Amino acid sequence: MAVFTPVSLDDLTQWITQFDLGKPLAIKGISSGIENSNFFLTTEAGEFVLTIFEKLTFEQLPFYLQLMRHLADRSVLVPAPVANRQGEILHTLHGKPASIVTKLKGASQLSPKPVHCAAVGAMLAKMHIAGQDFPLHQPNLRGLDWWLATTPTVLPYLPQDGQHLLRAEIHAQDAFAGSAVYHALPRGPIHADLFRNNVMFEGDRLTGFFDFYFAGCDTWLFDVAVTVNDWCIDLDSGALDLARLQALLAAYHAVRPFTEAEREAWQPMLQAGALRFWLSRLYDFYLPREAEMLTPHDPSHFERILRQRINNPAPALF
Ligand SMILES: Nc1ncnc2c1ncn2[C@@H]1O[C@H](COP(=O)(O)OP(=O)(O)OP(=O)(O)O)[C@@H](O)[C@H]1O
Ligand SMILES: N[C@@H](CCO)C(=O)O
Repeated sequence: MAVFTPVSLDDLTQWITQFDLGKPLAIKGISSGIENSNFFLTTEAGEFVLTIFEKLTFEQLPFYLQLMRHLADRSVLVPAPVANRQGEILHTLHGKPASIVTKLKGASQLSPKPVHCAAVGAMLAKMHIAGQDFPLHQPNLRGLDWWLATTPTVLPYLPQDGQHLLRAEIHAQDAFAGSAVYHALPRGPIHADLFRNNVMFEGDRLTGFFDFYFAGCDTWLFDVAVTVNDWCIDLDSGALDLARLQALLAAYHAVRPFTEAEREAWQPMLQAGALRFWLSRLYDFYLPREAEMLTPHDPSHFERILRQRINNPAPALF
C-alpha cells in the first residue's frame, strides 16, 4: 500500500476539465512507489500517470517537471508532463502539488543483458546532450556537500572497518572534487538515480526513463557511474560484468564521446557513485524518517560495491 492521498473518479470530474484530456474513465492506485501517491489514469485521450507529491514542494517541483518536458520535447524517452490550457504543468489536487505525465509502455528489465545496457547507455548520452540548453539550475542535492554533512551522522553506527572505509573514501572524494581533472569534466542536468527499476522496456526496446526526482546539475560521468553500478554488476557480489559494461559504455560513447578528463576520472567516479548510495542507504537505515512505510534498502550492498571498485579497478574508458 503506497497511496497516501486517495483520488476517485468523482474527485477528477471537475478538476480534469482544465486539460484537453476528455472525461476520466478509470483510475487505479500504483502500489510500488514510496515517495508519492501514483495512479494510472485513463481518460478519453489515452493513458497517463497522475502523481500527488507527498514531500516535494511547489518550489522544488518546477526543476524536475520542466526538465522532463524539455527532454521529452527533444525526443528523449521520458514521461512528458501534460499542460493544462494555461500551459501549466504543475497543478494542485487535494491541496497538494500534482502532475499528469504520459504513461510509458512496458515494464522494468530487472535481469538486463548487454542489449538492454546498450539501450540505456545510448539514451543516457542522448539525455545529457539534450539537457545542455535546459535553462533551470538546481545542484545535485545528493552530491559532495550532502555526503560531507551525512558522513558524521552515520559513522557512529558503523563497525571499525566500515568507519575506516567511509573516512578514507570521503577524504579521497573531497580531494578529487578539488582537482583540475574534476573541474574539466563536462556537466549538466543528470538523472542521478538511473537504476533498473527506473527504466521501462518493451522486450529489448527501451521505452523510457522515469523517476526524475533526484535529478540535478552535476558531472555527466557521475550519472554514467551510478548507472553502471546498478546495470552492469553481479548483484550478489557487486563485481562488474564486463560484457554489460562494455555494451553500456560503447553505446554511450557512440552518441557522446568521452573526454580525456573523463577517462582520468573514471575510477574515482565509480567509487563516488557507490559512496553516494552507501551513504543514503545508511542514512535511511539508521535514521528512518517519521512514518516511513517500507523496509529501507540494504546499505551493505553499496559497501560491497565500493570495496569491489577499490580492489578491482574497472577497465579504462575508451
Ligand atoms: N510515466 C510512467 N509510466 C509508466 N509507469 C510509471 C510511470 N511513472 C511511474 N510509473 C510506475 O509507478 C511506479 C512508482 O513510480 P516511481 O518510482 O516514480 O514512484 P516513487 O514514489 O518515486 O517511488 P520510489 O521512490 O520507490 O522509486 C513505478 O515503479 C512504475 O511502475
Ligand atoms: N535507487 C535508490 C533508491 C532511491 O530511488 C537506491 O537503490 O538506494
